[in-house]
Amino acid sequence: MKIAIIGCGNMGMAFANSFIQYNLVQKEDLLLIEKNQERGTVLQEQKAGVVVDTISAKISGVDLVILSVKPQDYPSVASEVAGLLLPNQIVLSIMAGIPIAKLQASLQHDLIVRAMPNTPALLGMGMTAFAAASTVGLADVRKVENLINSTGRAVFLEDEALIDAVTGLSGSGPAYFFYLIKSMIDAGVSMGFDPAMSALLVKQTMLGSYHLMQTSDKSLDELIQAVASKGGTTEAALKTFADFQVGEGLQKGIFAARDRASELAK
Ligand SMILES: NC(=O)C1=CN([C@@H]2O[C@H](COP(=O)(O)OP(=O)(O)OC[C@H]3O[C@@H](n4cnc5c(N)ncnc54)[C@H](OP(=O)(O)O)[C@@H]3O)[C@@H](O)[C@H]2O)C=CC1
Ligand SMILES: O=C(O)[C@@H]1CCC=N1
Repeated sequence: MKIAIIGCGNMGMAFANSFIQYNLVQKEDLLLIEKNQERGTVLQEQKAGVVVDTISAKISGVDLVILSVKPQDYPSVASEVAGLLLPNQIVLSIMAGIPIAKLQASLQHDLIVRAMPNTPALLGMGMTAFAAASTVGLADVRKVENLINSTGRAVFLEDEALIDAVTGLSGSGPAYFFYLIKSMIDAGVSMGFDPAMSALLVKQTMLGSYHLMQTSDKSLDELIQAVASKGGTTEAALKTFADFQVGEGLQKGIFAARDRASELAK
């Protein structure tokens, strides 16, 4: 398979590296189009693929074109890509917000798949949801799914409208997790631990809790109850979280991310 990636930043390269790692593409068949000179030089030094700095007719020779620039950069990319695509090429967009219909119109191209991954894809532990234009055949959907599976787990969505919600939940989700961990570490430092000790206490707690959650028969509410002794310390924390509406605040943040994805489509 031959693949071109337009925009080789965090996510573009997370995808590229996974494809290479699983031998889904050979480096000589991987066209990396990166406008940023500094980044392009690094990719060249790493021999990450065939690195170029401009979109050219070379993309007409690949099976799949991945769009991984920021949504704000897409209009200029679209004007350069439109006209270069052949009808049987697949375009996979991982850009937040931009719907399939808009991609089809701006690229004058039918075969579009839209996906929303997240940064653990860098480790092959990503979570991606994707949807496809009705014109994309099952064989092509499977091809894309096999590629995404090299970056972690993939789920196919019949309803493309849910991709913005995926963006708010799992696309941006790693940042919420890191935010939570950072807040806990900061609390430890405020209570007198040095940052390294606080980080150890928090990170090991989160790691152990994740595995407990995944292996336990208990529901999340039951797992919370198992920590919160009646009249004890956890109860005091949970009451404070409720008073400050921490859960509601988190949910409002997720809805804001979803809504921002819809705005990026405009
Ligand atoms: N980061 C994340 O967690 C996730 C991101 N996404 C989506 O992935 C996309 C990329 O995000 P991310 O990897 O974080 O962004 P990055 O900024 O790391 O990567 C985008 C790269 O594309 C380059 N670029 C801009 N215009 C062009 C062009 N015309 N031709 C070639 N390269 C170009 C940028 O250069 P320069 O920096 O100079 O502008 C940059 O190096 C976004 O659309 C985002 O919505 C989806 C899921 C998760
Ligand atoms: O913040 C963003 O816009 C992108 C999309 C999901 C994660 N990062």
